[in-house]
Amino acid sequence: MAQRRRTSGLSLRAGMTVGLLGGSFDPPHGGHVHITREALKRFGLDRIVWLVSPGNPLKEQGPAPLGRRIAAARAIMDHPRVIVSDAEARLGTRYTAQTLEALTRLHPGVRFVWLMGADNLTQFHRWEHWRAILDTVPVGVIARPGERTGARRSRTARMYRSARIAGRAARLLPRADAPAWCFINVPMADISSSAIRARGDWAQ
Ligand SMILES: Nc1ncnc2c1ncn2[C@@H]1O[C@H](COP(=O)(O)OP(=O)(O)OP(=O)(O)O)[C@@H](O)[C@H]1O
Ligand SMILES: O=C(O)c1ccc[n+]([C@@H]2O[C@H](COP(=O)([O-])O)[C@@H](O)[C@H]2O)c1
Repeated sequence: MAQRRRTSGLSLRAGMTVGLLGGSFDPPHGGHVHITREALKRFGLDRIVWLVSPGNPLKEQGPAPLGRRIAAARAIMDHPRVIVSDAEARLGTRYTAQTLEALTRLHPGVRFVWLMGADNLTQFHRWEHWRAILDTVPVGVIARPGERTGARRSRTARMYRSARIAGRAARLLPRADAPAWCFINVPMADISSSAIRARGDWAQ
């Protein structure tokens, strides 16, 4: 029987520079909006896609239903160059390495950049096939309160020291060959989904 061909649901043109901000968005908040606006400007990206994850492979407790998180994300992130997407659910991928393999295959010629907050750089070496991720796409890291030292000392930052692009040259990142990564210092927003959940403002 012929296998159904999966699509990402994303409409992207070859040559575009596209940031991918993966997250649980459980719930989405002003910190996500803030880093998205900063990343659009600082990395000079044509688009940013919010990849709303079916579930973070490192988190034990499942998030709120995907449809609810997507609807909340669309309500908070209203920008003509930002797309809120369920691509991982469509593609059936959970791990970032798998997602990137599928997206780069389905969208040849698109210059993807993986985006993440500094907290994720600190533990990046625990991700599945983390070195393959760094060898596939450039990575943009955005400052997050309390994470500067951990990120700077992280295994990834140390091992990939020579692949680092200075923050003042951030606009070069999307067209750099992997491995390449860049840490940008931005005005920081001390907001997290876990703090919002702890206040009971996003009941499951
Ligand atoms: N305030 C923030 N500043 C910088 N980066 C952030 C901020 N909030 C979220 N991010 C980044 O956005 C991405 C998606 O974050 P996520 O959806 O996990 O939200 P979170 O607030 O980190 O959630 P939780 O508190 O449950 O861990 C991650 O790369 C994370 O580092
Ligand atoms: O691939 C992995 O091993 C992996 C481990 C931890 C997190 N991630 C991805 O990192 C993004 C941020 O995750 P989270 O849960 O902190 O919002 C999201 O896209 C996850 O799928 C990916």
